[in-house]
Amino acid sequence: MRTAAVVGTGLIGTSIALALTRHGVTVYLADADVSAARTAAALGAGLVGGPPVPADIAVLAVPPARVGAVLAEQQRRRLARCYTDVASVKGGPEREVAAAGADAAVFIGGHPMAGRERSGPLAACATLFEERTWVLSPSAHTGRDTLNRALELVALCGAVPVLMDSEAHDRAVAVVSHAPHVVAALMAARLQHLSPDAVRLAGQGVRDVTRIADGDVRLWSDILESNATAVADVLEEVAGDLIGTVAALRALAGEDTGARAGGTARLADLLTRGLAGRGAIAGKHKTPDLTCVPVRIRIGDQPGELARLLGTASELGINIEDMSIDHTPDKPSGLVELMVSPTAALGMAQRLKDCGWRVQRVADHSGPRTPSRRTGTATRRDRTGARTAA
Ligand SMILES: NC(=O)c1ccc[n+]([C@@H]2O[C@H](COP(=O)([O-])OP(=O)(O)OC[C@H]3O[C@@H](n4cnc5c(N)ncnc54)[C@H](O)[C@@H]3O)[C@@H](O)[C@H]2O)c1
Ligand SMILES: O=C(O)C(=O)C[C@]1(C(=O)O)C=C[C@@H](O)C=C1
Repeated sequence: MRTAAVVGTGLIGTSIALALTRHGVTVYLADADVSAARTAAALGAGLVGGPPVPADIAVLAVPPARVGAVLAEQQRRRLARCYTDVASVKGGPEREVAAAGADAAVFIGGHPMAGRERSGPLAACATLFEERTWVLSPSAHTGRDTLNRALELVALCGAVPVLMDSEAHDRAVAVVSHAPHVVAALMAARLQHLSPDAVRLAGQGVRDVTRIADGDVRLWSDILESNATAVADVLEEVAGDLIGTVAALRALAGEDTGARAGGTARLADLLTRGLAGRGAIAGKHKTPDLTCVPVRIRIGDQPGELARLLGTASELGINIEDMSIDHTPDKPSGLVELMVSPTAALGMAQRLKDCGWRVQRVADHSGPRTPSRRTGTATRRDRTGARTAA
């Protein structure tokens, strides 16, 4: 791939453009808001304006409801030889492409399963898609050359392609992305009118559960509207569980011994199912990893402390499976959690201690293995408390 065009230079479009320019692709940038395109260009994402001849591929990184119309318009302008989008919903855009009279043979739907709760080019990051899943949804009309170009795009962004039809995609993301967003918003909404004293108690748990509720309201309204039925189906099941959980808690608060026992069993069942669900997604976005345990190290707030810790771990030959940092703004220290194999944890903790690191006590996991609940992306928390890729 030598040239690409990106229409919509917000978070996702600019992140793609940055990844492509790093691989020597010349990227042409356009946005309905010209200042967004200029900002992206200033970040090194490419050149503002259209290509002199049709680009090898155009990426439409606009809201889901805009994809069909933007595709038809850009095809009229002969922006590129083939086109893909990145919208979080695939069925609606696929239908709109047909309705807008666009050439569906040179279009393939796409959806990188990576993002952030922030919008706009300034939130972009060239490595956003590395090792993340990127769904490609060829329609019955999509040509082979278009599919191959899209596969090349995904590879240049460092992502892992998954082919899935639009309907299956929309049902899957309803569970793994869209309903979770609604649940995060519902929970975050509970915090709105809390007293300052109560809010001050908000720790990492509620921050983790509500982070995505920071997403752009217009974009998420569009996403939820475009996948309304599938999201409603998931939330109906969640609502059933919620009603059952409330009943269990009411029973536990009452006097009836039999009802209390039922409540306990129902709660335990919910928590156990939650654990099993977490286990299904654990581990580096690829294979389930149920065997890691955490080693926690408190580090100072000086610049370079994290790099120094990782340097020590590397010198000691420690294999880190995953990592996170809990860094509350304005606190003089952060808590780093390194996920390692259970058999390595104790020895590693001791060796880090010997090197002067403040390691928290580690349980002895060298016996029979117990599944860990704590895995996921390597993330760090910046000074605003937001999680970012480490
Ligand atoms: N935010 C995420 O985490 C995430 C992750 C994966 C995919 N997506 C999808 O990516 C797409 C873009 O989302 P984002 O987070 O980058 O949003 P964003 O708001 O950061 O960027 C969208 C950009 O599109 C521009 N735009 C809107 N209509 C346009 C039009 N008609 N022509 C040209 N430009 C137009 C806007 O001015 C804006 O700069 C959406 O379809 C979204 O569903 C988002
Ligand atoms: O990490 C986040 O902030 C996201 O919400 C990213 C996320 C997701 O749900 O995983 C959000 C919407 C997208 O369409 C794809 C990715």
